[in-house]
Amino acid sequence: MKKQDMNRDWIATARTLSQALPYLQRYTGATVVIKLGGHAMGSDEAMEDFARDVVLMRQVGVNPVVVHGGGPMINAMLERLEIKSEFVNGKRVTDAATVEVVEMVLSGLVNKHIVQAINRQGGKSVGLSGKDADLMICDQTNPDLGFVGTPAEMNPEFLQELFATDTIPVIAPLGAGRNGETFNVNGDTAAGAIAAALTADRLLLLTDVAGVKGANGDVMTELKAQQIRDLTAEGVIAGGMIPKTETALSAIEGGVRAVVILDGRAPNACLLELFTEHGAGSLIRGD
Ligand SMILES: Nc1ncnc2c1ncn2[C@@H]1O[C@H](COP(=O)(O)OP(=O)(O)O)[C@@H](O)[C@H]1O
Ligand SMILES: CC(=O)N[C@@H](CCC(=O)OP(=O)(O)O)C(=O)O
Repeated sequence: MKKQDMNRDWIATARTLSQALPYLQRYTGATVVIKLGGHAMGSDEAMEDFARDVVLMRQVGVNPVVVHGGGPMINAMLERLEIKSEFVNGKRVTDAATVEVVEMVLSGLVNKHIVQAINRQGGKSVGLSGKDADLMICDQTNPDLGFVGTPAEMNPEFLQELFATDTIPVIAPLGAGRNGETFNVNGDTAAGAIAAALTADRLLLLTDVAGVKGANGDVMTELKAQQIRDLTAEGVIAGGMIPKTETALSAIEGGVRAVVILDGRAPNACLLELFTEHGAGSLIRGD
């Protein structure tokens, strides 16, 4: 590269930082819950980029909380162990053998992978599940689904204590049962419950599509609650998008300021959403 072009690059970098100032100021002290779906976890490089974004958020005074999924990783392990698995309305039917595998994969492999990626970027991250410090006590969702839980009691104070020491919590979506059971919780549901308990400023649901698509197939940049209800009734919002939009609505009702559904595979997806005018994905706010 010519010296003149190199100078131009550095000038562009400095300008980008300068333009980000109002956004950085807006989010100082804000709590941002980020749900990283199993389908949004790509290559090691993509994980490194995600981790760098999270560390940057912490560096500029945001309190980031990562809640992750890992459905495809659970499927792979269940297949290796020759355990059959099925989903009903987006939730895995979870028997005693399955919940053991879910906990091993989510709290072990997936959780530690994310924690290590964040720490390698200079963050201070700890891995938890809903069982740690009774972060998420659950009731059984429906006996037909087995050990699937619905969050009932949360411990946001524990997360606030971690924020005070600049610690980045990474949470696996498992819940503690009141009688010592382990509950498998849908990752979106867990992220929504944690965001509501913290009355978070933003809940970012990172997935493998650019946002919520309307009837014409285009991504809708902003969605109202009623539009979500209509699109779901029309079957335009379907499959894995249903738990996300349902989570968005209940999180807003629970006091979260805004929810964004966006493509976690896009480079710097979280930074683009929080710190630029451009924004990303579909924004859902109260009516
Ligand atoms: N209206 C819609 N807009 C966008 N995606 C939709 C819509 N309806 C259904 N989907 C599906 O929802 C999927 C996202 O859910 P899911 O695969 O469960 O994500 P994750 O693993 O990230 O939690 C998309 O890949 C898409 O196939
Ligand atoms: C009850 C239930 O379905 N739990 C999910 C938990 C993982 C998850 O939600 O993973 P994604 O975010 O990658 O889909 C499961 O067993 O697959």
